[in-house]
Amino acid sequence: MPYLPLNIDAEQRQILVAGGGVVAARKVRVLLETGARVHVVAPELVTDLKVLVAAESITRRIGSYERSDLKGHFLVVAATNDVEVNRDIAADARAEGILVAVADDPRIGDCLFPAILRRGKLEISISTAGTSPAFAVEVRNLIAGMIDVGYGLALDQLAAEREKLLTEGNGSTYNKKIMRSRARELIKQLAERKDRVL
Ligand SMILES: C[C@@]1(CC(=O)O)c2cc3[nH]c(cc4nc(cc5[nH]c(cc(n2)[C@H]1CCC(=O)O)[C@@](C)(CC(=O)O)[C@@H]5CCC(=O)O)C(CC(=O)O)=C4CCC(=O)O)c(CCC(=O)O)c3CC(=O)O
Ligand SMILES: NC(=O)C1=CN([C@@H]2O[C@H](COP(=O)(O)OP(=O)(O)OC[C@H]3O[C@@H](n4cnc5c(N)ncnc54)[C@H](O)[C@@H]3O)[C@@H](O)[C@H]2O)C=CC1
Repeated sequence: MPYLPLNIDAEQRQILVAGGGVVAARKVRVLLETGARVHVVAPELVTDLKVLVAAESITRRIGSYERSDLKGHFLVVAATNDVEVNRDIAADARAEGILVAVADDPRIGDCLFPAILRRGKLEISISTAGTSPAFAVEVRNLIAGMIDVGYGLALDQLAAEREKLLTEGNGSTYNKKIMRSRARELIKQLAERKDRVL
């Protein structure tokens, strides 16, 4: 079955990352960008994670994952290099009703990390349902060559226009017509520019 793409507001959410290797570090970086509160449990951390601990950007417990680590967390990322530990984390999280993403086996988790492209508030995420992350990265890079920072700026402009429009009480059919037409107009202008800033 296809995945359900949802954009989660992770700000101030408590998120557990089990594992302290390069994959865990990549997930932590993505999580911190969203304002999530990240706690890492691992016997060993790569330098990037040690730096984040020293800067108090994340908290950590030195040691192997234990079920009690899950307590109070909204999401857990199983990113150890031990297949069985990752499987146990997925099973424990399921039992506790906590969302889980599993770095080495997406199907036993609830969700996965897509390749992301951000241009201001515009967020584009690409997933291959775990079948080829490299393909997701390359598709993201292709889109990155088409959608430059101008799209983020145009979006800010459109958002301001929308906010004003919504206070005018014209009704949703009218608003939809105006907004869709303005969005098309701005996108046409963006596509016709010669000076893109990637
Ligand atoms: C299921 C998922 C789990 C999850 O992490 O949620 C997962 C799993 C696995 N990745 C593996 C390998 C690679 N992962 C990348 C890169 C990224 N992987 C990411 C996501 C995901 N990876 C989720 C699915 C996303 C989807 O739907 O496609 C990205 C997009 C986002 C992120 O990590 O935040 C990030 C790009 C970050 C960016 O550039 O923005 C590269 C490419 C590279 O490094 O250049 C390679 C090598 C090439 C290759 O294998 O394709 C392996 C095999 C390990 C092995 O060989 O042992 C597994 C395990 C398995 O498949 O079993
Ligand atoms: N999702 C993705 O994008 C990718 C996923 N992978 C998978 O991710 C996993 C991790 O990869 P790397 O970070 O490269 O591994 P790594 O070997 O660099 O790091 C593994 C980390 O797990 C920790 N660990 C081991 N046992 C643990 C336990 N019981 N509890 C808590 N922490 C424990 C280690 O101390 C270490 O910090 C691998 O299983 C790999 O197959 C690999 C590449 C990409």
